[in-house]
Amino acid sequence: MRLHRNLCFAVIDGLTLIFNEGHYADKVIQQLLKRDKRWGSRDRGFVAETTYDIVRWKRLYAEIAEVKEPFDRDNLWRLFAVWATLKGIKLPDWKYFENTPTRKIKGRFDELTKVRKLRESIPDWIDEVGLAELGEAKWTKEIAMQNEQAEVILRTNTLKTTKEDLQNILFDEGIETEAIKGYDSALKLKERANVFVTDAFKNGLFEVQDASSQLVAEFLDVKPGMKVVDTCAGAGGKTLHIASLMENKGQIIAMDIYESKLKKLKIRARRNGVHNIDMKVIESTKPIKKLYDKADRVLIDAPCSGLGVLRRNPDAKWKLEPEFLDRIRVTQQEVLQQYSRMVKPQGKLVYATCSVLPSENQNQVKAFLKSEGGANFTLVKDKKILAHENGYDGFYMALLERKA
Ligand SMILES: C[S@@+](CC[C@H](N)C(=O)[O-])C[C@H]1O[C@@H](n2cnc3c(N)ncnc32)[C@H](O)[C@@H]1O
Repeated sequence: MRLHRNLCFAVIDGLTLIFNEGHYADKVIQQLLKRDKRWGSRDRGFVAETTYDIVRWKRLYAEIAEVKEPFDRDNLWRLFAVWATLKGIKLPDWKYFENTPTRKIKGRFDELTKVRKLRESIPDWIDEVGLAELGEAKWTKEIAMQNEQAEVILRTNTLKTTKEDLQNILFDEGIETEAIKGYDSALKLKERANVFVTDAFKNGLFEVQDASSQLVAEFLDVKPGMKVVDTCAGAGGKTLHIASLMENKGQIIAMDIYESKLKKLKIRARRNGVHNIDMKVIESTKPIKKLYDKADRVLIDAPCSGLGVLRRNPDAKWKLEPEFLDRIRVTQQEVLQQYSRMVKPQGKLVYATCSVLPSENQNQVKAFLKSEGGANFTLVKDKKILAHENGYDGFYMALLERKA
């Protein structure tokens, strides 16, 4: 591979914003990719993937390069040189790479990667939490998998097409996909591509959604005509899936504490041809209380650490803090206690997270079932998904049923 100066500059500029100014990596990359209209898909892929790679491996590369935060531009070029050296890419004779100690880099890599938290490039505290909660064997495999690049998975919008038709339509647009056994609506891209520019996407034939995430709406066991509340709907990845499964019949109430997220859902719902969603911003307990005992189904796709989706959000490793994890566990129990009250007798509730930590998952459900608020519920089933076991994102989902 030959390195191109303007693409490498874009990566360094992106890293400055992400590491030194606290910007989100996905937003920065979106902006970077608009920089030069002449860039082809390879160029864009290089900028996006290299930036993500260096974000993902920040701790390891910084230890190898012997640089400390806040990184100045020279430091960022040193991280870049480590990335290129370890990838076996020949460094051009630019001034930024003068005196790069190629052999030393490889030697330090061999030495440092004997230690898990350095090899997997994670903060000490995340390594400690993962180890305490999952145990040595599982955590070691899981965190390694969480550092792999995630595949691109699509969810067919069955309101508009079938999986087989979508596969053919995408093929005609130059994108090859394959079905995934056990995931009814999922298609996996054979090669990475920007699917958002396709007509199929613009016409609402699919959404990008990880395979594990696609299991959540199915777990909720919805039927056309039901009244379903999606309490933490965000931009509505799962709301749209629920609407597909309900064949646009019945009522979905999508809630979130952020109006900005629900606005995105509105745009997506229009593209998807979904007509049965009412959106409500949670500004007080009023909209919740109004729905007490009324819903056939309630989904709580709870806010969480995101420790099951680091493959997609590698910068979360550096943004997460132990105090946030403590706070979010409290919120998780609160939303379970409060939102479960919307389930009607014999109705069902799914509690889900994109975390792999039992303290955010099964332990929350256990605590709920033991509490007064949970006394009316029974656990029907739950699913603990580890990325290293199934190849897709780490997730948890529990299906609870309300007795009379
Ligand atoms: C895991 S994300 C939801 C993802 C979304 N369901 C999807 O499938 O795309 C969790 C959401 O919960 C929202 N949230 C956080 N605290 C909340 C609360 N107390 N009540 C309702 N929503 C909350 C966040 O704004 C965020 O959008």
